[in-house]
Amino acid sequence: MLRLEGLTKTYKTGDQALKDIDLEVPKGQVMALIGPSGAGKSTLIRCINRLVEPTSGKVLLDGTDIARLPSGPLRRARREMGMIFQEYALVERLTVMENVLSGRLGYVGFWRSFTRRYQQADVDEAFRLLDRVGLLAMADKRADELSGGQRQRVGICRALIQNPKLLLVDEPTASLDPKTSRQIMRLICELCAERGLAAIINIHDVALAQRFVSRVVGLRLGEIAFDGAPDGLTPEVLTSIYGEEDWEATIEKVDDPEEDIEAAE
Ligand SMILES: Nc1ncnc2c1ncn2[C@@H]1O[C@H](COP(=O)(O)OP(=O)(O)OP(=O)(O)O)[C@@H](O)[C@H]1O
Repeated sequence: MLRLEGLTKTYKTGDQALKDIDLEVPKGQVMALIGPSGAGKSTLIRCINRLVEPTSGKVLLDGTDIARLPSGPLRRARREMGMIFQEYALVERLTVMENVLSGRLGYVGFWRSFTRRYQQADVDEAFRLLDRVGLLAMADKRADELSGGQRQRVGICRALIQNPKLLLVDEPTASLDPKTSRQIMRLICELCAERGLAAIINIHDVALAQRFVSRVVGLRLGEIAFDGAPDGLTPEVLTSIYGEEDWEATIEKVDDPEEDIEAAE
């Protein structure tokens, strides 16, 4: 579904953020991207939808090389890739419903997008999505009246209403408390499973990644240092990605019985 071939990004400053990355993500797979600050995680996610221009290499989405598309076809290709941001990127003065519907802007013509007139089918789908994430009663509230977890749920609905094949998720829980972080990760993974959606989730919290996804890719200095199942993240592997730290404490968090009770709720 998504294949990166020799993906390289060197910023104008000379920083080599990605070095010859080869990576394949099949349909429906949710993958966590971990690694220390500056490893290249955000750059990798942003090269896929070309918010950052790759220096060289291919970004193949169902065989189409996104890296080579001119602006018109790129705009169409971006519909296939929903993005979820750390800081939610909502329009604060608009309602929850309007924020969700803005995810359809890539589909509507200029005039409809200018006047923000949406088709009834889009409005119906927005209500369905808000219901699914538990925000139906909030549809008419302004975005700035919501909590962080509620904002992220709106961000998730806005990405999903695009009807994408792939979700690019950049630190979805970095601004949230631990319990809300788990709820949001669980929601993203459940929605991907329900819709057969692939996702790449850039995440700092290793324990959270281990808990929810079946594949973890570890980046270090712009290169893949680990690619495998979460239980392969031994203290030695984590040290090879992050450097020396007391990993036992981090890994133990996964087995916290209190969290298991919460997961069963
Ligand atoms: N706009 C930019 N201009 C120049 N260098 C950049 C730019 N953005 C990122 N870099 C550099 O590229 C490298 C990778 O950065 P990137 O933000 O992708 O890492 P990251 O793993 O997402 O880090 P973090 O977890 O802190 O967000 C770093 O050395 C960073 O300084």
